Amino acid sequence: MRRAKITIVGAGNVGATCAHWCAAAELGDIVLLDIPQAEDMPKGKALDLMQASPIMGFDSAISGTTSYADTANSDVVVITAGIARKPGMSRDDLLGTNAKIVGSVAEQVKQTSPNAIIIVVSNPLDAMVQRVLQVTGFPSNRVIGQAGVLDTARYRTFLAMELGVSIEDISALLMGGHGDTMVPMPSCTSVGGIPILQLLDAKRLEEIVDRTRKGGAEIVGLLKTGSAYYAPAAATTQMVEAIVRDKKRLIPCAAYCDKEYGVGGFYVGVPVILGSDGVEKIVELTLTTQEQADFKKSVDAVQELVEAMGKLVNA
Ligand SMILES: NC(=O)c1ccc[n+]([C@@H]2O[C@H](COP(=O)([O-])OP(=O)(O)OC[C@H]3O[C@@H](n4cnc5c(N)ncnc54)[C@H](O)[C@@H]3O)[C@@H](O)[C@H]2O)c1
Ligand SMILES: O=C(O)C[C@H](O)C(=O)O
Repeated sequence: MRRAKITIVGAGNVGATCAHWCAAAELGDIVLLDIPQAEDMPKGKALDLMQASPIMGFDSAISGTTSYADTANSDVVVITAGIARKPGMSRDDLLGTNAKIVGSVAEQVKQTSPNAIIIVVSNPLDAMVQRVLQVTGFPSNRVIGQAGVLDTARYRTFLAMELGVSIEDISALLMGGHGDTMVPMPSCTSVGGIPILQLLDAKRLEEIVDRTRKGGAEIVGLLKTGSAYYAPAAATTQMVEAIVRDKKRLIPCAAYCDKEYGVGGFYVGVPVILGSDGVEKIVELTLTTQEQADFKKSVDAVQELVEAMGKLVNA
């Protein structure tokens, strides 16, 4: 079987770590791309990672480049290019800079890998993935954002820590945008099949949800020089795996919703089936009145951000 070709644009913390996880899982051959000003850095990281392969026992060819020609005809392209926030900043503060970077990356990907499935990671996520859709004109099933796998993983981690149980037994879902308005779904949270509210009171659950909402900022505050990358890269790798191995995973992703959930043409975190065609299905749940109200608030925040981006890119 032919190995998948996976390009990762942005060979910084998230990009290089994603290359690491993808190689370790033998998901395909990997091309790490960064800007010309980065000079030989992507080549250096790729060679270093390649030299881990005899020890770790993976067969993946990993190369680094600053030229899109080397990425031609990729099956999957992960976009991590852009700046990360520092303490005191919100993700939305990255909008102006990253909209330009991500727009130019999308233009190049459109030319060189017209059949690729694109996973966008750069922030502010929900606006950046919309930008990639606008610039590439790819069908929306092939332009997806990574946020929900990470946010749900944080939520599951905090629940496992709280309850002193294995992470393997925690099943959960968060929806909405990748920000303070993300929507927890207690009805979709269970531990070993037991509904979460039988194990934890509503007040404590709300505190855990609140920590999850601020999970990115918590890491920024600890690192001080940038933002999280191990868990974000692992989350992205799970999406790459779902696509290249046609796993049909049912996981939360930022997907383009029009009529779905009444969103009206924006990217927002929803449960999807992810396989070799990208988003193969958006799974529509019946939301409670409260969940509906919270979801609408989240969609409104995404819409505001996308409108602000429209003004910036057309200025
Ligand atoms: N969606 C999520 O869950 C999530 C999680 C973590 C980080 N992020 C976002 O991912 C982005 C990257 O984070 P990071 O920690 O890897 O940052 P980083 O600074 O370590 O790496 C970013 C890399 O992008 C490169 N780059 C900049 N412009 C480029 C261009 N035009 N083409 C190619 N490469 C370019 C930089 O040279 C740098 O190497 C940030 O915007 C961050 O906010 C999102
Ligand atoms: O918080 C950030 O700025 C990075 C990322 O979106 C995260 O949630 O870790």
